[in-house]
Amino acid sequence: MQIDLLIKPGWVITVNQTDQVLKQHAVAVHAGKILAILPEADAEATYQATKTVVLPQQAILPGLINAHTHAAMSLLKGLADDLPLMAWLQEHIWPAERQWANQQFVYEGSKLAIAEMLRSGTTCFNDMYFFAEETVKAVQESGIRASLGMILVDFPTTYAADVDTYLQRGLALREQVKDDPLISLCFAPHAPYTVSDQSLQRLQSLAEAFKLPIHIHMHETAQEVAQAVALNQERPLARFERLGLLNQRFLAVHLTQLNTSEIALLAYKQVQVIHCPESNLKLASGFCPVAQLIAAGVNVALGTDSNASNNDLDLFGEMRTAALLAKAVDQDASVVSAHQVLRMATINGAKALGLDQAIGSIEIGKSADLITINLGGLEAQPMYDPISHLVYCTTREQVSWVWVAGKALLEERKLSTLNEAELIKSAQHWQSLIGETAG
Ligand SMILES: CSC[C@H]1O[C@@H](n2cnc3c(O)ncnc32)[C@H](O)[C@@H]1O
Ligand SMILES: [Zn+2]
Repeated sequence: MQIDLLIKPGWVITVNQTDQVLKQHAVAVHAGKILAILPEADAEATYQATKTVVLPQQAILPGLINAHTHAAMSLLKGLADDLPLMAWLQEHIWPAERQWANQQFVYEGSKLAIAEMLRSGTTCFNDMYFFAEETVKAVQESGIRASLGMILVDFPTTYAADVDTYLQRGLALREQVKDDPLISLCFAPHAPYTVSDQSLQRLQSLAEAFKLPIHIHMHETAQEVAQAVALNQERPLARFERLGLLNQRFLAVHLTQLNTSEIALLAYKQVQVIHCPESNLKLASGFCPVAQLIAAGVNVALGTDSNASNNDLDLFGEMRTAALLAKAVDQDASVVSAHQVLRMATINGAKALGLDQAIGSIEIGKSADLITINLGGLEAQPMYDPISHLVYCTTREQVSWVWVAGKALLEERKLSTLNEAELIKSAQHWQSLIGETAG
């Protein structure tokens, strides 16, 4: 049988239900999908491939899923460091966005971010930012997969003057991407402190009608929760429960402030939790109780947040930080294993986005969103458990090949759809503009 692609790695890290790791197996890809995972000898006997990629020193795994970011903010990387969330946001980031975040900024910033993500093994990202129609263009040119936010805040920005306009622009985005199999959508109200009950209720009925997820920053800091209690005598999660927003299609990002009854509520409502450990550490926001959430049966996925609060879009780094931080927070080395963290960055991200039938693991019939990691170097020797290595000892420079829906977007570390030199030039252009006014 003639097929498009046959990949012969040293290890297949399936991230299936039993976390199976296969040796001397090949992955057969046809029409963008995983057709078979079978012993190499059987693959050779069965398939005639248009392209064969032989990688005996490499592991293949499902593409990583960045479940929370603001791609275009890559152009603000390093603009304001060493600050807590509210000073960072209100005194630096929002003023910069008011001045600079236009269509061109979002298009070029998103492309820069996508290039970094692809080179770090990310094949799908969940975004929340202004002018998402420009992110669409960057996504489509690059070939990556994305879930894009239809954003909402209760104040005017350069993107929209009022709530009606935010919603209209969101619905226009829906029209723009309706035929694109690689783009899905979320409603993306920014945070409990920037969106009113009335707006949330409008979003809730739209999300229900279109069966789309709602993606929001939530309980990011102790100050956010204390302020809500001082103003309304209600914690944000309780408010969202009262409004009927908590369910399986609700994606709560951060959640560094949770008591035991809130953890039980999240489990009961099957809310999706997106953990962004490096952003939480850098902004000193607090610690998400990941081990308790997992123990309660909550699905926890992983996000980088933006390059302006991280300051990279590297899920390999994020996996390592997530595993180490959880152990430190609980003072228990046994919590949040490498296997659990790899699931957070793959299948759990897919579940959070409602895409787990299509992506998140190497299984027959799923989309061929695949990455390979070079484990042949000195730093990777010896290797008793490849999954341990992927979390505790791999850096993004080891990412070698990346495919999305069977299309090679990174070949031996070279981007095939994006021009690196152009991206560097564009980033430096923005740096000279933004840096001049930032002083
Ligand atoms: C409405 S577009 C997204 C909006 O979110 C801002 N942002 C980026 N990171 C964070 C964060 O960690 N907490 C809260 N808000 C954040 C971004 O600058 C945009 O204004
Ligand atoms: Zn964020």
